[in-house]
Amino acid sequence: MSIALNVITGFLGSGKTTLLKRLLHGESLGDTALLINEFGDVGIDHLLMEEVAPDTVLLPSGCICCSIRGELKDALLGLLQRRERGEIPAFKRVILETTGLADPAPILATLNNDVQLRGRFHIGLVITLVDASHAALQERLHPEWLAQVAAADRLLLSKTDLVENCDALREHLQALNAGTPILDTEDIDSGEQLLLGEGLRSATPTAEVTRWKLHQAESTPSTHGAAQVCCLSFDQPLDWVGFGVWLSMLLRCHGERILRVKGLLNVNASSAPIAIHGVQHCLHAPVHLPAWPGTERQSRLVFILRGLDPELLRRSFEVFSRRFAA
Ligand SMILES: Nc1nc2c(ncn2[C@@H]2O[C@H](COP(=O)(O)OP(=O)(O)OP(=O)(O)O)[C@@H](O)[C@H]2O)c(=O)[nH]1
Repeated sequence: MSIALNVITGFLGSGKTTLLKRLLHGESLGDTALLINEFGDVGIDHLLMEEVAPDTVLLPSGCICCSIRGELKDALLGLLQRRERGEIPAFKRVILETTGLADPAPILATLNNDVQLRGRFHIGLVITLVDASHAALQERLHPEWLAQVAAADRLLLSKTDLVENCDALREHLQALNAGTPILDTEDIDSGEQLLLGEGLRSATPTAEVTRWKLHQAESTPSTHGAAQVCCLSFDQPLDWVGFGVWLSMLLRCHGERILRVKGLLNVNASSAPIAIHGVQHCLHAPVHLPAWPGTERQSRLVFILRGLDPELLRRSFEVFSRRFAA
């Protein structure tokens, strides 16, 4: 069975290691393999029970902790090999902590595009930490900040203790990446809270799509800092193949300017919708939902753009939808 790779990202010093370290004390990250870029940073030595292979330790919680010295691909395949040889316990998910300057898109693309990884691993959740005390500055100075926020399936606010009021920041994040749950790191005490339902490829994909709140998305484009948020909708059923061609071409031509897309599609004569989402050039595998989450049957897409005119996107979709309505 394919294993979910969940990515924890967030700008330098946003508190990723602090959060993981706290969670590693508990039991809730059992069944998890944790991949960390800089092993020493985590300071888990005092938690260390057993060294099971070079760069890999088994923690009291049952979590396997592994440093990445080489490529992500090698680390993931290495975990599988060690598991097969019985050197480490079976794990049902992987959590990867990225470096603070990482744009999550290439990591997700590695998983999607590599033939050896595809089928063995799939993209789970992208969890982005936002340092409440430095968010405004980081957003202004570092393009990675916006890429990380746009890619997020969960947003976690850290350092709220250093800020008097986070309401404006929460509002800004909600406007940028609508529907994404925003939690405070200090309220996260377990792996279950961190992963909150485990995303679109979990046993409850409809719950995840309901979190997207697509029905509430505004149809007029809006600007938030360097990002434009654009919502497209279509009443008639869409032709799935035609739509796939349109979206693939769009991402191929403008992927680096499409920081995120999420959508629920009414396709052909199907009685249930297809959920899609992607980050830049990387489109995750579409998921057929068992039923519509509500009474609406409209296809809806939300894009977070940077440097791409929402009007161009709208016109392109209109041309497509006239040609490819099922
Ligand atoms: N006041 C306060 N400090 C925090 C909080 N979370 C983390 N810190 C501090 O922020 C600093 C950076 O935290 P890390 O957990 O190392 O951050 P990181 O995201 O792992 O950092 P990089 O790996 O360098 O990107 C440390 O000194 C932490 O103690 C928080 O919620 N409140």
